[in-house]
Amino acid sequence: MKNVIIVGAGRLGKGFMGETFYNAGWNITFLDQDPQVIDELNRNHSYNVTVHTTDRVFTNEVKNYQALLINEHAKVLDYFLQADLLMLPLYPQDFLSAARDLAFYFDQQFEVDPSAKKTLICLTNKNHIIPKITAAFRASLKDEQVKKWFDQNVVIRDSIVRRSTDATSNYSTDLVTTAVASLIIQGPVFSDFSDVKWLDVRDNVEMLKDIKVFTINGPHATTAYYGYLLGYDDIAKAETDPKVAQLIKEVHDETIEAVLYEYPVTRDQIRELEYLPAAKDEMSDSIYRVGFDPIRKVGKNDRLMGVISLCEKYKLKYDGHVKAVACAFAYDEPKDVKAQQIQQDLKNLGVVSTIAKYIERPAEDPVVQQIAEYYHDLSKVN
Ligand SMILES: NC(=O)c1ccc[n+]([C@@H]2O[C@H](COP(=O)([O-])OP(=O)(O)OC[C@H]3O[C@@H](n4cnc5c(N)ncnc54)[C@H](O)[C@@H]3O)[C@@H](O)[C@H]2O)c1
Ligand SMILES: O=P(O)(O)OC[C@@H](O)[C@@H](O)[C@H](O)[C@H](O)CO
Repeated sequence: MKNVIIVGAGRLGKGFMGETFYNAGWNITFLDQDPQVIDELNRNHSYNVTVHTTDRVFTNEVKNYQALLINEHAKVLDYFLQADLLMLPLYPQDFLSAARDLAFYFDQQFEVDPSAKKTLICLTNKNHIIPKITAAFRASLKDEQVKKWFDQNVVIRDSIVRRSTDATSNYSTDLVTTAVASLIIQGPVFSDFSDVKWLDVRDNVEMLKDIKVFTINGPHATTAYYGYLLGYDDIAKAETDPKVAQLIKEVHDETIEAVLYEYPVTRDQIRELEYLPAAKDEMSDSIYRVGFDPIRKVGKNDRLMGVISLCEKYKLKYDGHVKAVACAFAYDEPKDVKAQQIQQDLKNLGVVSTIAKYIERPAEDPVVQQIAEYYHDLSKVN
């Protein structure tokens, strides 16, 4: 039996990775840093995923896995030594701690069986972070000998996630997911997972990921922030609001134009990154999850500001994006710590300085001024 370690047993870890490897008959070990995530997985030794495909909706019970705390060295080690594949569905800021937590096992792997090769696949919506993640893993290793072994025997690869997976929280053992498109994985890899459905190794993943994050996640974030301001809590419902739909279209159209200027691709070539096939009975996906962490989402190269920069470069229109970013600054969801941090800054520093701080541009920058203008009068958004 083949072995996979899933580091991060939250929504995507359980609802996408766990469900996918379970269907392929792999032995799964979940690792998480949060004891409650592990306790919930071990409570009944199974969990449920409601899967929306293009033609049907069904519930899959996932079982026969191990769920362990990442720092339970004695219990985790054997599973780690046997696995040549690690999937890491983590938020970008959590890779540093994962690198530190996993260093013990890599040091041991070198001692026990240095002939082993390992593939680590990162699942985030943040592009161009693999060199940093690789450096963090390397830096955490015991000594130069292990680092040399790591350089030759371990690859850390990026991926493009085209599957939404939600639950009431990362603890939940009741998940919902949309299985309509594969996970695109940067090659080459050491591990053979050709028997696992929905995993697809490709070239050129850095460029494809930029295009996917801009074309899918930009409009998605727009839906969350504008939808929230109009009183919605669910993406599927917000999308049907004509005002939200109009802004989504504006953001999408601007994105496509910018992408076609910036990258050597045709409209036909990006179709699979631009839209996901429709699922039967669109799953309910919370605005809370999709809007989560507006600080990251208004960051300078992320899904919204990244497109504004391209539009400036090619002298294209970007008004829809300015409106979407203004909505992100007005997003004051009480449960979202990062949204609350922005709200505090808006009070303490003022609107222009706060926008300038988070989009990382000077206060006099025209984009800062335009976002501030919409922020002050959100009724002008549509
Ligand atoms: N859920 C989705 O639909 C979806 C879709 C595309 C991309 N993503 C990306 O996948 C990543 C994970 O998202 P999610 O929705 O599963 O989040 P989540 O919060 O549901 O799960 C993340 C899990 O990682 C755990 N974790 C954090 N640091 C850890 C560490 N050092 N070691 C072990 N476990 C650690 C947390 O305890 C949590 O259980 C994010 O980067 C997100 O942007 C998610
Ligand atoms: O995961 P985030 O926080 O970067 O973004 C939220 C959603 O846009 C995202 O998870 C999508 O559902 C996913 O990327 C599938 O397209």
